[in-house]
Amino acid sequence: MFDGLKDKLSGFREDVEESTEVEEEAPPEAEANAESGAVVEDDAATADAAAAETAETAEVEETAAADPDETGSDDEPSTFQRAKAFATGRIIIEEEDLEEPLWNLEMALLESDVEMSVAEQILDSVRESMLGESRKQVETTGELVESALHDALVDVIAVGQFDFEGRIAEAEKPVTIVFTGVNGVGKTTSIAKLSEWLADRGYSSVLANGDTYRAGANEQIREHADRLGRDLISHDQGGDPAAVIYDGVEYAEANDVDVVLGDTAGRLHTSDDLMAQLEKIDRVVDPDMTLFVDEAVAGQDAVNRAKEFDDAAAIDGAILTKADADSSGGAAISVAYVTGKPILFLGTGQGYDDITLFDPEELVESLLDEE
Ligand SMILES: Nc1nc2c(ncn2[C@@H]2O[C@H](COP(=O)(O)OP(=O)(O)OP(=O)(O)O)[C@@H](O)[C@H]2O)c(=O)[nH]1
Repeated sequence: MFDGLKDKLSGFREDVEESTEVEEEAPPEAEANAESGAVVEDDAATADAAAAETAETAEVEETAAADPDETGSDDEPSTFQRAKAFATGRIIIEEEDLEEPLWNLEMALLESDVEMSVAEQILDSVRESMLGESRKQVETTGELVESALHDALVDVIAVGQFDFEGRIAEAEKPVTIVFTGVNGVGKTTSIAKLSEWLADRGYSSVLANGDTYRAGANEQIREHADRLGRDLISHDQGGDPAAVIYDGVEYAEANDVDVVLGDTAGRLHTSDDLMAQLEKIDRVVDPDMTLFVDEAVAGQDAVNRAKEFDDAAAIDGAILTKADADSSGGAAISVAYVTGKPILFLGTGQGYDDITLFDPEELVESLLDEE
C-alpha cells in the first residue's frame, strides 16, 4: 500500500542527507570568522568543540545580546547562530541545503497525485521546521527530516479526524449513515464491509438501497445482504431514494436495529439531480452521517470528486477503497485537507474484513518506515 509514495519520501531524506554532508565534514570556520569579525576564535572551530562551547559560546552570546542584528532573520541562520551551532557540536540546515531536495520532494508529491495545495502546505511546513534548525550530534540528518516530514504529513492527513466508533456508540439509535460516490468505486462493497465491521463491535445494521436509479442495483446489494445475513430494504427501480432510506429507518426503529446503511445512486443525469436527491434524503431522513466513497487508485480524480460531493451534500467523512492496489497515496494524503472532512476508513481488499479504520499517525509512520 502506497509503496511508490514511500519510496519518494525516502528519496527526500537521502537528498537532504547528501546536501548537508559537506558541511558535516567541513565546518564553516573560515566563513564564520570572516563574517563575525573574529567573535569566534580559532579554537572554536577545532575538533575540541566541547571545550570551545563554554568559553566561546558565552562570548558569542554576549556579543549577540549587544547587537540584535546578529541573531539573524527568521529564514537565514546568522553567522552567530552558525558559529554557535558549530561550537556546540550542531549543524544548521540552511536554505541552500534544502532548495534542491524540496524541489524534488514537490515533484515527487505531485507525481504521486498529491493535490497542489496539499503539496505546498507539506513543503512549507517541512521548510519551516527544518530551516535554521540545529542538528545535534546525536541526531542524524535523517532523523531531523523524518520528524519534519512526519509532522507535515500528519498535519494535512489528520484534518477533521473524529472518533467514528465513539460517535456510533453515543448517538441515539438507530444511527443513519448515507453513502455517496460515483458508481463502481466500491460503494456497495464498503456498505457490506461496514456492516460486518459494526457487527464485530456489537452493532446490528440493516441495508437500505437508495440507488433506485441503476438497473441491477437491488440485485447487487441483495447478494451482499444475503451473504452476510442482513435485512435489506429496497423499492423498485425508479422509486424515491429518500423513501427507501426512510423505510430503512422505520424498520430499524421497529426492530431495534442500531444502524441503517443507505446506498445512493452515484451519478444522475446532472449534478443538479444528484444534489436534489441528496438534499431530499437530508430533509426526509436527516442522516447522522453522509460518507463519501471513492477509490484511492483514482488519485487526483478522487480528490476532485470528494470536493464536488462535499460541496453538493456536505459530507462528514470519506472511505477510500482499493488502497491495497494504490501505490501513489495521493488521495489518502489530500482528501481531508482539501475537503476539511476526514478519511474514516480504507478499503484494503475484496473480502468483507478488508476495511481498516483510518489512523493518520499509523499511516504516516508506515510511510516513513525505512524497512
Ligand atoms: N482490491 C479491492 N477491491 C475492492 C475494494 N472495494 C471494492 N472492491 C471491488 O471493486 C468492485 C466494485 O465494487 P462495488 O461495491 O460493486 O462498487 P460500487 O461503487 O457499489 O458500484 P455500484 O454498485 O455500481 O455503484 C468490486 O469488484 C469490489 O470487489 C477494495 O478495498 N480493494
